[in-house]
Amino acid sequence: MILKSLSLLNYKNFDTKTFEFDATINCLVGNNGVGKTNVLDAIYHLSFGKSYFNPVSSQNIRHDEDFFVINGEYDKDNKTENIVVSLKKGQKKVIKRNTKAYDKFSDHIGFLPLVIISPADRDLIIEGSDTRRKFIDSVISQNDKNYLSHLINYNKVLAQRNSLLKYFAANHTYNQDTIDVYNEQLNTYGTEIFEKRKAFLKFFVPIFKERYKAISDNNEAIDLDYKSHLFDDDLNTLLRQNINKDKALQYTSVGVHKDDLIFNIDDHPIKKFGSQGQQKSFLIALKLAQFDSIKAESGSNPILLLDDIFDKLDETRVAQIIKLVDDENFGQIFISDTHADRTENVVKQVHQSYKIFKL
Ligand SMILES: Nc1ncnc2c1ncn2[C@@H]1O[C@H](COP(=O)(O)OP(=O)(O)OP(=O)(O)O)[C@@H](O)[C@H]1O
Repeated sequence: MILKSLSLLNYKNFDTKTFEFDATINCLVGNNGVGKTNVLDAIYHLSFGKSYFNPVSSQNIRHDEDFFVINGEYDKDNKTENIVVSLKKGQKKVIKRNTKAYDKFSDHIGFLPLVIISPADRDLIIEGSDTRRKFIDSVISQNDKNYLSHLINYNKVLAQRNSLLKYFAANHTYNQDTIDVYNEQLNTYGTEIFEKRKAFLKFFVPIFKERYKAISDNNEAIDLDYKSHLFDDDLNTLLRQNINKDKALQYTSVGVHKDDLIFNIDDHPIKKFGSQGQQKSFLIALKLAQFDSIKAESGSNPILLLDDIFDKLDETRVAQIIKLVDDENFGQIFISDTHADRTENVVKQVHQSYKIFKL
């Protein structure tokens, strides 16, 4: 799959801008703040229907304008696919594939597989568990449509159960039968999600460890553990056991919405005990393992976005990463960097064909 061209209209700092991309490596170079990351984010938008960097969609519209349009032309399985993501202030975002709008954005997820490696990934280590759940959900969802639909259903029922708990508290009332209906549904969707996360990590963790070993000089033991209430008991039982607590808190305190991934280095949390270098290698290994897992499932390389990668790695390591993608069914890579010479030096060591865009 190749992104052949991209045009932007009122997207972040761009008014109108068009790019014709190379099928292999594309380097976006220029000074700080010229919009290199914004171009990568526009490409991310075409795969996921949202920004990787700014969750408030309307803030991605260029200042003083009232809409943006991102238009991407892809070559996928020898067919041209046109994807358009647009947003007008005060309206819902629209994603169109070949002029037809999607009813559900979730139908689009996984159609254009993509992995991004960015300095913003450090949130995975420093932020709360929801960031790590979003990561694992996004990795599995790109490969598995059912997973995403279970997740959407689970979150819907969870919101309904939480509203009901609030209603009970406000009205000093309670109805076990209605709670039981929600418990049953949460149990069904939650168990599916738990089983899929468990199975996925069994496959993912060894790849991740191998990737870490390849990019780090040291021999420290790293680990990624899955933490879930569902290891203790089935969700129905847990929900029943915790109902008094939930009534007091007015929200659901157990379930897969509380799952977490524990990142350890030599048996200690990497957040507190990992050096800067170890943390960076850990995050890159996670993303490369994501790349490998998508490739293993789909049989082709996802698009790889390397944002400010030289901030994380020296030139030899960056070249190594690009080589990983440079195989018989080459994946397209987009690199952003402030130093045109450095990028070109690395890229030309690895591949003959590439394109440099000076912003
Ligand atoms: N909604 C918006 N409207 C106009 N400009 C915006 C908007 N959102 C972001 N920007 C501008 O985009 C620029 C940042 O772009 P970006 O992060 O892509 O830069 P960059 O080239 O990657 O820089 P660096 O090398 O520092 O990472 C900033 O100047 C910022 O003000």
